[in-house]
Amino acid sequence: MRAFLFSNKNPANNKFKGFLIVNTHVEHKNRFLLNLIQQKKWYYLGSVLSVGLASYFLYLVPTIGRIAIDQIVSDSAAVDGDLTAQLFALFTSVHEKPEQLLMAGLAIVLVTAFAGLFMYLKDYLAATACEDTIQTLRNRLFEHLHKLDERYLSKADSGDLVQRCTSDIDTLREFLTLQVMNIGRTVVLALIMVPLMFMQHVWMSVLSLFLVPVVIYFACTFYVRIRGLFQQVDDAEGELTTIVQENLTGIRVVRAFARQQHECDKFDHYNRKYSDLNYRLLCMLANFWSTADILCFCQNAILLFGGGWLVVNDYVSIGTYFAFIGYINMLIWPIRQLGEELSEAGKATVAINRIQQILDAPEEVEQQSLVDLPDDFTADIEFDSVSFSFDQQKPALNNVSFKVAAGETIAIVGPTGAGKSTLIQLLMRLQDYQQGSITVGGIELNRIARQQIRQRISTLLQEPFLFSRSLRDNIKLGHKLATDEQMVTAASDASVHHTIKAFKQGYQTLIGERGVSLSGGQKQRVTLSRTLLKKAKMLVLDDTLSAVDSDTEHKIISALHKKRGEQTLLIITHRISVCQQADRIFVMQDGCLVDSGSHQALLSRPGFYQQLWQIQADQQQAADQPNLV
Ligand SMILES: Nc1ncnc2c1ncn2[C@@H]1O[C@H](COP(=O)(O)OP(=O)(O)OP(=O)(O)O)[C@@H](O)[C@H]1O
Repeated sequence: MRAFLFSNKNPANNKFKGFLIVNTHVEHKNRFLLNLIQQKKWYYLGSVLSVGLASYFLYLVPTIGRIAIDQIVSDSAAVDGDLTAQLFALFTSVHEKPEQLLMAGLAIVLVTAFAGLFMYLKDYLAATACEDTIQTLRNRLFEHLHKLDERYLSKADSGDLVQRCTSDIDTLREFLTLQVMNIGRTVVLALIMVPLMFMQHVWMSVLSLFLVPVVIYFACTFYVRIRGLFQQVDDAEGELTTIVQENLTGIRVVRAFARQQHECDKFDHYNRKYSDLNYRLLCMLANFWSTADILCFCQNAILLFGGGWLVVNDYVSIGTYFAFIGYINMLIWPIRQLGEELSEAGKATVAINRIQQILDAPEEVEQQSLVDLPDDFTADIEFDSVSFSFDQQKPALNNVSFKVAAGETIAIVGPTGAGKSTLIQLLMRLQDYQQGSITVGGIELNRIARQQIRQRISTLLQEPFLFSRSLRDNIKLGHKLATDEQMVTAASDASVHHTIKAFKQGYQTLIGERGVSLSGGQKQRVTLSRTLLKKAKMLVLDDTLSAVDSDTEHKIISALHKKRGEQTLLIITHRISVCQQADRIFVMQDGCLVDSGSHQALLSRPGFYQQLWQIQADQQQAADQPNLV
């Protein structure tokens, strides 16, 4: 099992408090699966009761056979026990033997029908309880995924997560519907039949059950041995799923770098590992089945030989001999199956652990005393000596302080890795700042609920993501109740309306997973429409115009500036043309805010901004020069 959980070492201000909250949460969720099953306990109990009744009726089948052979056909044995006496009295209520045998036959049909009825009831109750349990678990997992802490998500392996949420859940479902029920049925069957067998004949019972402890021991030790292997097989499957998923997502990157063969070789390596582990597992299972079969047939042979000897020497009647052969065949095969059920249960315990690990992963924690940020809040922002580190080694932000007035447009520039996106992550409360203070509308940010601050800020993150739905659905994700006119206005402001209109189905055009049928720039503009449609008092764009040409960029920025003063606008960019239109520009380097001011002010002093301007001016000049070739 890969180390999936990360340690929760967080030197935040509320370190100890946060730790307690997270751990109480984990404890709560540890019981989640158990609670879920407990909620359906009456169904499961009903199921066990049904299987008990069914077992009792099944027990009656050989018993009736015994009465028919000993008392009706042979007249040889005395009637023993209340039950057999009552059954015998029932069959002999008619005088002729053929009629008595007919009644015994009908009784067998009747008790088998009852056994079948209770078996059906058992399956019905178990299936209802299990499907409800699994459905609730799936919903809970999905909800939990959406609430997971950003630090967990950034380290999580999505292929493995998908496997845990799909095939591990299926394994758990099979466990609850099949294995738990079959194991329960075998145990109940044994608990009912074994005492009744001993009550009938001690030595025949001993002979019948002679090898049963060996079969049970063998099945249980096998289960323990195979559990680790099941886990390895599951992990290998997870690795394989991850490779397939990554390759599908990044197939163009692989092609662009002509790395197909490398990826195929890598896949082959993991595929081989998975197959080898599966092969080992199948060999172990084959060993188990053949040995278990031999043990079961030996048990039958012991009863045939020993019981036959007792019959020949008149210690036991033929009817009892017949009945015990029936009992042991009813009992030994489910016990032999116990091995399979237990090994499948082994798989399920691995799956339960893997699901539990997700459920135990920390969710985003809120402070106890939250303050409401009203709809009409003043959209100003203040960072005061804010520091933040992802890994407690190198700070991603170091002592950053600035003020942004409501309605101001700020461009943020800086080399890659300077901490620009981290700034936005803190503002969106995707990460919690560890030192200093951030206020929005005069309220300390960590006292505003995450959900609320994310509703108040309209953000477009660096990676444009589109769902495999229509363009309309993708854009309206920003504001579900928006009218079509509002949607078109947002798309026009993002300079993508004409592109969409050119599609045959316009806004109804379906886009493939991650919008593969759109170009990078088109995707950026569709996601920008979605962000603009949200109409929040703060708009944050994280390097979102990098894939659009400068003409389109100019149109988009002009559209944004039409609302100048209405919205606080933060734009992370690498383009001087965007900075020129901002009220102020922040220059970030190595996690610090190293300079700020207007375009003219920053140009007048040496530094990163001046260099950036110089490089882009040279590039522009080179592009404007006529081609001399
Ligand atoms: N999830 C993360 N876990 C650990 N370190 C991270 C994480 N995200 C970013 N970092 C690190 O934090 C630092 C700042 O990253 P950030 O993404 O804020 O830079 P940036 O200025 O936005 O860069 P770019 O212009 O390339 O997007 C970098 O050193 C980066 O490696």
